[in-house]
Amino acid sequence: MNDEQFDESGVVTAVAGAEDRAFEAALRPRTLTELIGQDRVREQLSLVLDAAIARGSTPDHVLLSGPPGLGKTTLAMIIAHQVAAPLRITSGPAIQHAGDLAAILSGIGEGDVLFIDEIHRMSRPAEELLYMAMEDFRVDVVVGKGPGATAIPLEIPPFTVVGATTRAGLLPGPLRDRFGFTAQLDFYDAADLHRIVRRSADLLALDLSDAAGHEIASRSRGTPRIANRLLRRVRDFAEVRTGGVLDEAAARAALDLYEVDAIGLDRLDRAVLTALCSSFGGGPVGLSTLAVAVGEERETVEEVAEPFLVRLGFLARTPRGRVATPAAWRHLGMAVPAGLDQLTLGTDDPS
Ligand SMILES: Nc1ncnc2c1ncn2[C@@H]1O[C@H](COP(=O)(O)OP(=O)(O)OP(=O)(O)O)[C@@H](O)[C@H]1O
Repeated sequence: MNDEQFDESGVVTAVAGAEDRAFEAALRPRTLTELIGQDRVREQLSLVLDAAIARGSTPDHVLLSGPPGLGKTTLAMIIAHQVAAPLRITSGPAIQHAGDLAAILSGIGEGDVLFIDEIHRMSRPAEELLYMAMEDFRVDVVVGKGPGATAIPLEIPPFTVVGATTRAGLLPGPLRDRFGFTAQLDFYDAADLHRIVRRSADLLALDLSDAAGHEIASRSRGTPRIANRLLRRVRDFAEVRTGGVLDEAAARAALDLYEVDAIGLDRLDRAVLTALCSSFGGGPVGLSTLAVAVGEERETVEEVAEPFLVRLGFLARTPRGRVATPAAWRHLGMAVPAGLDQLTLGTDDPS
């Protein structure tokens, strides 16, 4: 996720490194037509927006969920662009008190799109205020404490909330229910990622061979942000080592240098699998223990590494903890323990 800076009203601007920012801004699709992949989400969202535009009303609130880097921020920007409305950006961790949200809501104009990244990390009181605002376009702001407290009504013009979360399951039901349209973004397949890499290379006027584009796409963990980042590393490598030639050999050498393996696993992915197999005999092991073993936050392992490992069929979340599958052992080049092939891994349980 990007680093963020907050102004005094809690509105944030995402600020990754300066190079990152310039790069992402240049490559971000601006309309649904420019967006590659996620066909179903694109079609559904396009209907929601076109219908709202035809009626002359603000679009329904939209909830976007999925792992980092799949395009949630991009979609929020596209929504604002398509309905020609100003976009205001904030984030759950910046809204720790109901008053933080009230300050933001008091500055909302008619038709504005309010993007709340990591919406599952807002405080409970702020969540309650938000769902009232989403439903009634009006909230009561409580001023003061105890018997002297008074509620001041705040009318808010119709606006659209776009919430983004890596964990839709963490949102309380009443808040989730206020979103008229919910989209679950999925990892991109290699063909779509290849198109994204090709588009980025064209925008940057890079002479990238098709095979190099394919190599980058297949090592991008199904994630456009990673595809663009790897493209940047391959470009660096080509500029310094190959006299600017961006072919398959350059892509392979650059990606090997940056320790991205042939199927896109990065250092954290491999650390999780290695700890699971080498230190815990393949599991089951609890998420917190696994996180300590790889020296990472529990949330990072759960939200960044695990979804892709589960998607590849390398890791299973079972009621008793995380378990490495036979495919994980094989990928690490380790012998699959006897009997594991027959093991029933049980049901998905993220606890
Ligand atoms: N469908 C797509 N087509 C082309 N480029 C894309 C697409 N989706 C995302 N990108 C590119 O990937 C980068 C990351 O996208 P974005 O910031 O929207 O991800 P995100 O899901 O909001 O991530 P986070 O959860 O970390 O905020 C952007 O720079 C954008 O250019």
